[in-house]
Amino acid sequence: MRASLLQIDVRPDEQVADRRSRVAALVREQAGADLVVLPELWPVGAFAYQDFATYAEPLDGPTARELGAAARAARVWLHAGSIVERSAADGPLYNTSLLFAPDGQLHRFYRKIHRFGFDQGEAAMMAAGDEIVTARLSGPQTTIGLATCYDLRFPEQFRLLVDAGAQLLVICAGWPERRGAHWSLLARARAVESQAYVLACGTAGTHAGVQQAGRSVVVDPWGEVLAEAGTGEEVLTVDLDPSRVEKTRAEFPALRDRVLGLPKP
Ligand SMILES: NC(=O)CCC(=O)C(=O)O
Repeated sequence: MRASLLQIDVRPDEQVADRRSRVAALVREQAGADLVVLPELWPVGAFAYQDFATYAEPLDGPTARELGAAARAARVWLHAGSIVERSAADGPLYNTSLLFAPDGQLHRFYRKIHRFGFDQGEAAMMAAGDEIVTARLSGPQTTIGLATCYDLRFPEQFRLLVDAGAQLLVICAGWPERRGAHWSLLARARAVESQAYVLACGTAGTHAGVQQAGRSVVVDPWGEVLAEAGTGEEVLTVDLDPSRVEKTRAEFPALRDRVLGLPKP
């Protein structure tokens, strides 16, 4: 299975519509991959709070239309990162990630559960999602579990994803450079404890005065880093073997030894 993580530079001097077209073209260039992943809130910028309301869009808005078409053109599963979703005319905003099937149809969406900002920024402006989301990918025959940025700090969410069958944990993010060491460490921790692949895709550049860490990373179920991006815009392509997840879980059955917090039989 081939995955490509597109670490997008969210440049403040680029119009949202221009970035959308540029990113859609980049997705179309990934034909041959099975799964393409984009970062969190790349159309507007994860820290550009002042622009959230202006660029909020529904699930069938401009980002979904343009990126769905790109997924169809490239015939890839596309985790299109997240958008600022406005669910209804006067409804709340959500930080919502979109998963498109290779036919370009929206297959699943995930509303970020843990909002960042400690009662400010995203945490004040957006409503929280409350559903764990997984999706079975035809073709690679594997199940992905979705999470967004700050979610990475909450291992209980990843336990629930594992219990729901996730073998690849796909995390879109806009993670600041200031806490870059946490990003790398937590991505590996989530892979080791979940005995799953982690595909964590962040943004590059600086927007709203917040320098982004970049360093998108793919970690295998044993915790080895298979590929890691630098800090600039980059396409990180990696070949994975999804069958390694069940092999790792069978050979070192730590998940089987769980005692606390197990799902009810
Ligand atoms: N956009 C985010 O969720 C940022 C998270 C973050 O900066 C952190 O967890 O640290």
